[in-house]
Amino acid sequence: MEQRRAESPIPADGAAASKLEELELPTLDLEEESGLTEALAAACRDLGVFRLANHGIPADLSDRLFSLTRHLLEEPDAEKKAKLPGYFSGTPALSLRVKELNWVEGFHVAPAAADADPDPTAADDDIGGEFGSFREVTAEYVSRMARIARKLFDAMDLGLDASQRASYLAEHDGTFRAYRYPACPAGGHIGMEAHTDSSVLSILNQQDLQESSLQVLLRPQGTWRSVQPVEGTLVVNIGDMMQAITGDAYRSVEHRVVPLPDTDRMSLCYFAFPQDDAVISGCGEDDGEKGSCYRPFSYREFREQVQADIKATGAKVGLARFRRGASAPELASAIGTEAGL
Ligand SMILES: O=C(O)CCC(=O)C(=O)O
Ligand SMILES: [Fe+2]
Repeated sequence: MEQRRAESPIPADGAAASKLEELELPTLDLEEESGLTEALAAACRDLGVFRLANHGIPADLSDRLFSLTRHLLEEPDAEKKAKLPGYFSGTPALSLRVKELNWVEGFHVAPAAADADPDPTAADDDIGGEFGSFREVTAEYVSRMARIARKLFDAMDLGLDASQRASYLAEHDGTFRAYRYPACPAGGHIGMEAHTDSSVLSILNQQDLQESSLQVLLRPQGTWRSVQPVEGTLVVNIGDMMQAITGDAYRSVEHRVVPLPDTDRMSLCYFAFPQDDAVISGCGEDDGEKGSCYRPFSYREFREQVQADIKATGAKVGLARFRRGASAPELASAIGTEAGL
């Protein structure tokens, strides 16, 4: 990624990621059949983010994907843009206009693209070959991530019926992104603006570094904490769709990425989504006569609303748009939440 003028000042409270207090996260064991449901309920209700151990992703699969991503991103910008489908730089998603230019580049692998046949128009040279390997390894990684997301979702035991369990988390609709946040010695950039994910669950594999780049906003204190990578574990966070499904019992987590001064940092992110036409009607405690705190909406409707809001205002409004009886001032104050997937 070519260096650019500082266009995106880091918020004052995040100026030095390393100086932020570290967030202590619970570590859940995916193999721990008894007690997983309770542990998930506690972690999701409390922070909405946790570490996952014994997740079954072989270390060499992650290493391979990190290394292929790194090699591909070392290519000159013009080559990456011309030859590598899904490559983006400067924002988390090509399709979304965000308020600030994020200090990040990477690959976006849309649902189904991960296991699609290779693109016949793809470059048939060294880069094309390496990209083919990246796609193959990504397909393997994504299918394992989909299984983890399914296992977690089912273990959550949210009181859903079989059809809701199937449509609220669609194994074939997961999205994958591999990111590189270049070192930013002079400061002045944010790697990814503060946002909540639109997903049901997001599963993050952080490069194992001494310093932390990922930050989570603590509720209700409103203070940022850093999330240190821990070797062999993944970080799972709740997204907006889980918040809607549970009627606010589990809330999506606001987070951001601040680039490191001396070293670049990579991450592999998997986002589990509902089926596009799945109507989220919630299972919140106030379900029943009054209904959930959100009006029923399909994931497609949510996704299109997010994109329309970002296009119109540069910001994601998100769930506030779907909350029953949200007043105009509540909606106005929600406009200001930053863009995210
Ligand atoms: O790279 C990371 O650590 C987080 C990325 C992220 O929050 C996202 O893609 O939504
Ligand atoms: Fe995110």
